[in-house]
Amino acid sequence: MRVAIIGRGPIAQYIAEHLKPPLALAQMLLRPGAEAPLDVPAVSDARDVDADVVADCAGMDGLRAHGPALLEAGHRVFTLSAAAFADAALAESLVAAAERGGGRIILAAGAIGAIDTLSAAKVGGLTAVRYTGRKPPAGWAGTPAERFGLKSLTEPLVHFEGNARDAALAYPKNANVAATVALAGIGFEATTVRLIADPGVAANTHTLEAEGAFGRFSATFEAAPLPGNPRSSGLAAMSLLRALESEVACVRIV
Ligand SMILES: NC(=O)C1=CN([C@@H]2O[C@H](COP(=O)(O)OP(=O)(O)OC[C@H]3O[C@@H](n4cnc5c(N)ncnc54)[C@H](OP(=O)(O)O)[C@@H]3O)[C@@H](O)[C@H]2O)C=CC1
Ligand SMILES: O=C([O-])CC(=O)C(=O)O
Repeated sequence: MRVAIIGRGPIAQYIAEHLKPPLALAQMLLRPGAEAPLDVPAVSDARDVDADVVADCAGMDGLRAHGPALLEAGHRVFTLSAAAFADAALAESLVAAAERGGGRIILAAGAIGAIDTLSAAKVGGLTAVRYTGRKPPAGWAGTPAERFGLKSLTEPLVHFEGNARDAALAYPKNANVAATVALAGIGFEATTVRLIADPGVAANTHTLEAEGAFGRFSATFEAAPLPGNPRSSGLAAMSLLRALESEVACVRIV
């Protein structure tokens, strides 16, 4: 199965390096003029993508730039960019393009677990869902948290408290997990989010709590940051790769 990858950051490189038969890297879809990090054909126009599946590793910007054209052309697009769905106009254009062209958008669970449990619990009805994202200060570089002076923090700082929509729109590279939780569970408005810069942790720590007709659960995941980008957890790349591998598996765990 030929895979086209969007982006050339640490997650894209992880996927490219770990694809194994019958999956094979066919193309990279990059910004115009950007050099591919590997010896593989690069294109900059989604209409030039020729592959069986697309792995989007380029965040909300990449999905905004290329998602509609890929879906309109009938591609199956695997993505980690759940934050894109917090932008109602973008979400609508992605869904409309998929409906017109027969493409499919498949969101990998990303850096958090228990998304399967949350989705199952949604069937019976959820009453409350809370997500807390805690990362070392360096993991929040380039986000609105910077206004608090991340480098001089000596204790944990809650720099965002609100709903999942506001979190995803303000932190599009750091709150994809919040968006995934919202989509799998109780929606963008009702999902409560706290984002914390904590100089006392080394891992990107994701805590999910949910209550509903099923009962309740609380789960915490301590994910090692990906070498090359302290914002992203290695687990996110692994999750995307797992989703691609499940496309060719005879037996699937969903
Ligand atoms: N759901 C989840 O749990 C998680 C989701 N993510 C998402 O995954 C994304 C990728 O992570 P990571 O590799 O660490 O991030 P980086 O920000 O380091 O890499 C992003 C890559 O996307 C490329 N890109 C951006 N816009 C476009 C575009 N329009 N066309 C082509 N390429 C584009 C960039 O290109 P260039 O190098 O040319 O600038 C860069 O190579 C993150 O931005 C985040 O949104 C990350 C972690 C967890
Ligand atoms: O990788 C992580 O730890 C989470 C992340 O960046 C996101 O939710 O966008």
